[in-house]
Amino acid sequence: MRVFFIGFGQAGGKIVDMFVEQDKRMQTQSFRGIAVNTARTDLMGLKNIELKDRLLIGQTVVKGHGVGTDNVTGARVTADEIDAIINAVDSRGTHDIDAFVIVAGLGGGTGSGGSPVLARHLKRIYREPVYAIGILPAPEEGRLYSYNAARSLSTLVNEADNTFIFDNSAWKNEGESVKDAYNRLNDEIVRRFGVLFRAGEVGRAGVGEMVVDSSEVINTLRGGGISTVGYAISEKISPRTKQNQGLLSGLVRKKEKTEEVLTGEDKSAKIIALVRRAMLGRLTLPCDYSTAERGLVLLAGPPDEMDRKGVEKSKSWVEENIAGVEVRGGDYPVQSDYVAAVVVLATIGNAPRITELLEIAKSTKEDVLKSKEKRSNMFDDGIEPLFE
Ligand SMILES: Nc1nc2c(ncn2[C@@H]2O[C@H](COP(=O)(O)OP(=O)(O)OP(=O)(O)O)[C@@H](O)[C@H]2O)c(=O)[nH]1
Repeated sequence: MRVFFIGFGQAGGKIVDMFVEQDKRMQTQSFRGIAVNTARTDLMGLKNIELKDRLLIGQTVVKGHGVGTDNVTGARVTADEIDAIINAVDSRGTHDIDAFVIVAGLGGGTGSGGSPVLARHLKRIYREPVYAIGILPAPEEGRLYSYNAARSLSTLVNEADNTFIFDNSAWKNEGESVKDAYNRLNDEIVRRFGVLFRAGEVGRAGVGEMVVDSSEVINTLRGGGISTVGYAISEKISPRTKQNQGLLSGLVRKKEKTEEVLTGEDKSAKIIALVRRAMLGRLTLPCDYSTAERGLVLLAGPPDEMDRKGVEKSKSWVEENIAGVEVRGGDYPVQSDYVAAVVVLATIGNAPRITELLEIAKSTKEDVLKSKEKRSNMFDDGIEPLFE
């Protein structure tokens, strides 16, 4: 599908910059992206989004220095300058896109406050669906970040057509700080969502067995709420297998003839195993997958590795394991030396991390109110101030 990415804040900008880089590298022209931020230096650090597509907002309020983890200010400056943001989107071109995707870290100020505001306006103006990829802060970042994320997320789910969550804390390694892990985590995000959002685009040539269309993705996400994504890749496809698939000269093929040839059954079993690994492995938001209302199974890889029966059986397996009965899917061919499987579990009903985040937010709010009540002021009584 053709996706218009908007990177909001520092995390969002960096990740969209990577989507744009991936698109350039793969020469697919599926993705375009702009970056919006209140901090000038964050925008200057981007490498692939064109300079004219980097928009600095809130200059009169924060002078290009960022909103400093204050998401109420982030929301306010976004609302104040929404026309400039929409102009930047329009001038990048929207006539051929299938969806908008807003990417932001939800624990900070700019992306956290701005994303729900932007989602509301995009939905009001355009017919295309508006999705979000929201990144949850790790608890070690502090309660303010969790509080911001909870407030942003509970607003965002009502504004966006569907919100994908990536939980930083579930993805960082033991003993590693979140900051040190950012590059690796961003790479994980771009790989997964790259396969998902490119669905139906590369395969238009019709080479794959069951070429998926962008409508499969859109229909899966129609229920709204929160979604999570699983991903797995096969082992590298060996040159020997390629030779058997006729990709090398007849001479070599003859020599290798007696060696392993994958039967339909083998291919099918490999696909099913890959899809199981994707769904049962680490999800972008770890959760109880059995509560998902809808599912999408996508396979991307060399056409010869695809197998209709394998995809069908995988879909049935996902269907048996989730709450709903709607599971879509298919494959699309890409030039690659491995097969990638993506499983989208859409509109999930239970994720412990979200519950935990909301609890932290509630107790933070209560503590803030209590500390306001308790706060004593040496100058409360008696002397009149010079002026009010
Ligand atoms: N995965 C990932 N998460 C990030 C990255 N940078 C920041 N984050 C997360 O996103 C949250 C918000 O950080 P930023 O994106 O820097 O914040 P911002 O939207 O620019 O807002 P302000 O800096 O407050 O104006 C952080 O608390 C982290 O949890 C990144 O490169 N990758």
